[in-house]
Amino acid sequence: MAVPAGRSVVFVTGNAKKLEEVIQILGDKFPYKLVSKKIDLPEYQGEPDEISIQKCNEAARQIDGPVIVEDTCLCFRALGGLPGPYIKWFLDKLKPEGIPRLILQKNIFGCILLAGFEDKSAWALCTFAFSAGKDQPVKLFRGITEGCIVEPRGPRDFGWDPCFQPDGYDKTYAELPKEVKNSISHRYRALAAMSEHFSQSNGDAPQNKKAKEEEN
Ligand SMILES: O=P(O)(O)OP(=O)(O)OP(=O)(O)OC[C@H]1O[C@@H](n2cnc3c(O)ncnc32)[C@H](O)[C@@H]1O
Ligand SMILES: [Mg+2]
Repeated sequence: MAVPAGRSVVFVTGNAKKLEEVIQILGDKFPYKLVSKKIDLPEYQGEPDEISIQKCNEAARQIDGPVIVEDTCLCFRALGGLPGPYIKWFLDKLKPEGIPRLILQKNIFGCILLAGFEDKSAWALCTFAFSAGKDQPVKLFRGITEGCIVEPRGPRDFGWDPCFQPDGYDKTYAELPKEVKNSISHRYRALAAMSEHFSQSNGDAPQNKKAKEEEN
């Protein structure tokens, strides 16, 4: 599933911070020209894969050409993976301060887990979805980073970053330097999978086969 040589791919997102990270992470590693288009696609319901497929199909329909979309989930283990894809609405209403309240209770000793919840671990899941155009199959690329939910720390400029502390670090995503977040994040991992796929399929494209043969 390759993009015709010389074609650009449209990354459809309404989120400027996502776009910023995607550009920083990809650098010049992506074999196609990435063009961004700001459209607020519908927030679908369902499992993360289904949501990404629906989102990508809608983007491909609107753009009528090769598109990439991305959907991000924040999944609490104690809540069976919720809020997951619905984190946007939780964040919108509760703000970063309210996110840990879903499983953590504050008392005079600090923070304790709410009765009935076993852990404060969580994972961030990023799914990139690619379609070569309207009515074309959708290919998914996923990235997961494990961590835990903490009281918000650090700048508030990107979503739930202040409440998520990745495993192996004593800082939240928000406190970590951008380069560090971008080298371990859910988004980084999903983009690595996508870049690898496109580098390979690009390598198999007929126009590159000859060059490869000449190299050997
Ligand atoms: O137009 P799209 O690409 O859908 O952008 P969105 O902001 O609607 O994004 P999602 O539907 O994927 O919802 C994910 C929510 O999580 C937030 N988010 C996404 N990536 C994040 C990250 O790396 N760190 C913190 N918050 C993030 C984002 O701001 C949303 O509130
Ligand atoms: Mg969205």
